[in-house]
Amino acid sequence: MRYVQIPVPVNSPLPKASSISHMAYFCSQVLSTSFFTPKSQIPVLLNPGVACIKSFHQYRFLHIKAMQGDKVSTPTPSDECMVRVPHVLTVAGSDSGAGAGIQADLKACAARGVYCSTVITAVTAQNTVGVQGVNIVPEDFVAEQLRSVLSDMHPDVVKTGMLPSIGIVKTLCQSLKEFPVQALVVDPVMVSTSGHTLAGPSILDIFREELLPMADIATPNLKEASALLGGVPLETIADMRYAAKAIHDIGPRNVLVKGGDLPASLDAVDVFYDGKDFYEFRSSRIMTPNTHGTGCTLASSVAAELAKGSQMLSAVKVAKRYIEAALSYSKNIAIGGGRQGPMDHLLKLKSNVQRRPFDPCDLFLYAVTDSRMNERWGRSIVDAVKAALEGGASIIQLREKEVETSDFLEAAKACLKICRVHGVPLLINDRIDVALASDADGVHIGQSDMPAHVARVLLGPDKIIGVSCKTPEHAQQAWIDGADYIGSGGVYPTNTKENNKTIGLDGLKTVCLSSKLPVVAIGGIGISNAQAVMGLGVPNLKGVAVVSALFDRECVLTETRKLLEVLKESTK
Ligand SMILES: Nc1ncnc2c1ncn2[C@@H]1O[C@H](COP(=O)(O)OP(=O)(O)OP(=O)(O)O)[C@@H](O)[C@H]1O
Ligand SMILES: Cc1ncc(CO)c(N)n1
Ligand SMILES: [Mg+2]
Repeated sequence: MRYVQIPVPVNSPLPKASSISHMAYFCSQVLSTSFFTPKSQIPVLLNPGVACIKSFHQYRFLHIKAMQGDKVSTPTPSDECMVRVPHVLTVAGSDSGAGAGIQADLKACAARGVYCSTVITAVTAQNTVGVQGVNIVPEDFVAEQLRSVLSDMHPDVVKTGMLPSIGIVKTLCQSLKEFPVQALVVDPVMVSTSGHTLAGPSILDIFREELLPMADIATPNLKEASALLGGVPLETIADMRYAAKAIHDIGPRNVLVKGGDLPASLDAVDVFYDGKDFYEFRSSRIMTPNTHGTGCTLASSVAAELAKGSQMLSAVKVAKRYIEAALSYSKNIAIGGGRQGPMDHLLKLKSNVQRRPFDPCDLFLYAVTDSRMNERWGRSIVDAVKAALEGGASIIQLREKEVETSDFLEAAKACLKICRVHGVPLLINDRIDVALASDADGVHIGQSDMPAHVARVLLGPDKIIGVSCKTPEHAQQAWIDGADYIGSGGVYPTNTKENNKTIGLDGLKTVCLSSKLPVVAIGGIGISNAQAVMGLGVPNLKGVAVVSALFDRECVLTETRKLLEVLKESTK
């Protein structure tokens, strides 16, 4: 028995085992992997039994059993079908408060889309007040962790943080000679921001003699730069330049002297030196107590960019931008009672998570706008949406076929503001770009628009995706592709959409029964027939979507209210 692995991004739902060809399409189109060649052989190659699913950073692998006796030229799992993920190994100390150290490195790498493995050199008892205790991991066990990771997982970049003993530094240098990596980022951690010693002055010689000369970049803060140079005071940007050059002379290929602690500096200025030129990286100084772990985060972000293949200068540039964004995002978070709080690395994910999750009941009274109707009645999109919301619409879709992109985007942003006030989701018809740019709650797509599984990859796991479906096959595909709901119709004839086949109540019922997804009925529905539609009584039919019945009328507010009453009546 063999296993064939198919990588599928974590954000997308699992395809059903029965749709192997879909998966092959997915691999070839979305991931640009050419595992299945020729494509036409796919159905006979594999026994469609999904054996297990492994998580592996961005991708999980569907392991599909290829049984003996299958008609094969069976493809064996080959390097060609595996997707390599950029990988940073951090060799650092654990911070129980999770603001700095190993925990900051893990979060920074995750936020930057890079896999991070961890070799722990010390366990600290630490919080927002300070460091209460340090327990150093025995040197031979650090060596064992290093061997485990380096011999098997082949990280692209190694980043170092707290290295609390001479023996640990020696072990690390030895391991790196045995298992060379693409780049070494050395953050010469010595003192915590609260003033606690994490690696004493006895470490300086081995840093200077062995570790720093191996480094592609060293990232000391002001105190560490000063210690490495025998205690010279560093108080100005000119001093930082001097330090960057002097540390470069010790051996690292590049030096970034971090100026987070530069006294009396309005901006947060870091000085970079590559042996030839100096560069100043400036960002505004964010007024926040939550700067614990900024150094670890910056060094990890540089390592993450290098692992992705960036040049050193652009890696530092991007890392600095990320630190500024993360600090700005975290400036008001309150964790712990001390003076040095942690920041929130996963800002992007967080902004998605805070969105109210999709509730199928949102589909109850689904209002879909139409620019021609608005024009006819002399209304703006925003006014139309406002009226529908006030009348009780439970979800809004902007379906604007004739509007210019920039006007559409402005309208979407304005509508989103009002929808948020009402706690109602806003979807965009067809235009994934407009949904992304306006940060709308999702999209509704038809059978000939962007394929839903591609839309899912583009929009991420949290946005709502609805798909128009006329048949059980469409509905099945929508499920596989990761849709959140189905729009099914036209239930009745309609003028809103040309050449639209009417599927009738029977067609609607067939689609509903063929899927577990919630369904909203659409097409020619209004006050006179909404009750008949909801009367179908299938549990996943959650509501009706209407265009003309609301927007091709003189008073949108009144029509919406009336329809809401009819719908409420029908569910009694
Ligand atoms: N308040 C701030 N606003 C903007 N950027 C800052 C701020 N504080 C620090 N930084 C930036 O964060 C990065 C880390 O610098 P910093 O000098 O604080 O390192 P560090 O002292 O090693 O950090 P830590 O020991 O807290 O992990 C630098 O790019 C610095 O410019
Ligand atoms: C474990 C650990 N590493 C690094 C730092 C420096 O921020 C810290 N405070 N704790
Ligand atoms: Mg600092």
